[in-house]
Amino acid sequence: MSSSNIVLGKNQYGKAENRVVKITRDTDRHEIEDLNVTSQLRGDLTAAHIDGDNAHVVPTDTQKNTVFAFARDGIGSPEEFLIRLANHFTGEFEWITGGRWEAEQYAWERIIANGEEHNHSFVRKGQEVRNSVVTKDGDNIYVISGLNDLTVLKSTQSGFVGYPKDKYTTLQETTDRILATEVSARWRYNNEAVANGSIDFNAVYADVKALLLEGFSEEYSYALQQTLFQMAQKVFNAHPEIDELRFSTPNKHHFVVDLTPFGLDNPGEVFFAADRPYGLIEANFERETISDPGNSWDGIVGFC
Ligand SMILES: O=c1[nH]c(=O)c2[nH]c(=O)[nH]c2[nH]1
Repeated sequence: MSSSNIVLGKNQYGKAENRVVKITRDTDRHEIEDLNVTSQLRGDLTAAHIDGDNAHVVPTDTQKNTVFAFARDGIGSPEEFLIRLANHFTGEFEWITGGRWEAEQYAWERIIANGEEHNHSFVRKGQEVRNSVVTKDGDNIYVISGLNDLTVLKSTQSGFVGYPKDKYTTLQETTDRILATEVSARWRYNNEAVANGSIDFNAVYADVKALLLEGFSEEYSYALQQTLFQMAQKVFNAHPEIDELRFSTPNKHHFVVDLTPFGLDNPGEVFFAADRPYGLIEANFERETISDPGNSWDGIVGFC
């Protein structure tokens, strides 16, 4: 049975992937901020979908222009920039009751020329990509920050033993292996801390990244699963303003190559770095008591 009565479900719209580069050039020593910003609005948009009435449709083109115009005042941090956009659109247009604003940030560092940091020449930093999602729903505002592609490896102090074995098990236990992964992590800030404006997002970002790296490297790893918990513990201990932390981490296997056909030994020095298949280890951690996440995780894919 089909019905001709169709009602509009969840919807949002806007301009995706506005690539905005801001150069601050008050002095000869320029600063660069490089973002990929997506703006999407939510609200009373039924007439637009059902009747073709665009009276409530703030054009995606206007959303794009607003992103670039706001960059004129500086970006500061992706989170602050997105919060500004969220407050602007919901304040300017009464039927826009919320939305979702997302950014990736690409890091640059100064080129070293003749032993000195250059004033206005930069080279892209190759480590991770920073990201943030701000969701506004009425008066509630949620901030999730994170990073992708933080590739890390420890060449010892990792093992994997004690797992169940059946007739399909061929994996040998080891107490000394390479552990390598590409960390994707997202953390959600406590709603109250977001609302009272007390968070220095850039400082917390730098510290969380440093703590994740410390957590990965410091202790012996019994499994990537346990290492994720050690990384999470570091972050939660240092940052009361963070309520939740999610990980998605491929276990990038490194297999010891058999060199005996060539009359050579291989005491854990030559490895085949397999790109697939890979273990995929995902885990979410949160405090026992957390602020309401609302719908803030919607649309954040790649985590469990
Ligand atoms: O750290 C690991 N976790 C696993 O779940 C797993 N499974 C596997 O085959 N090797 C590993 N390593």
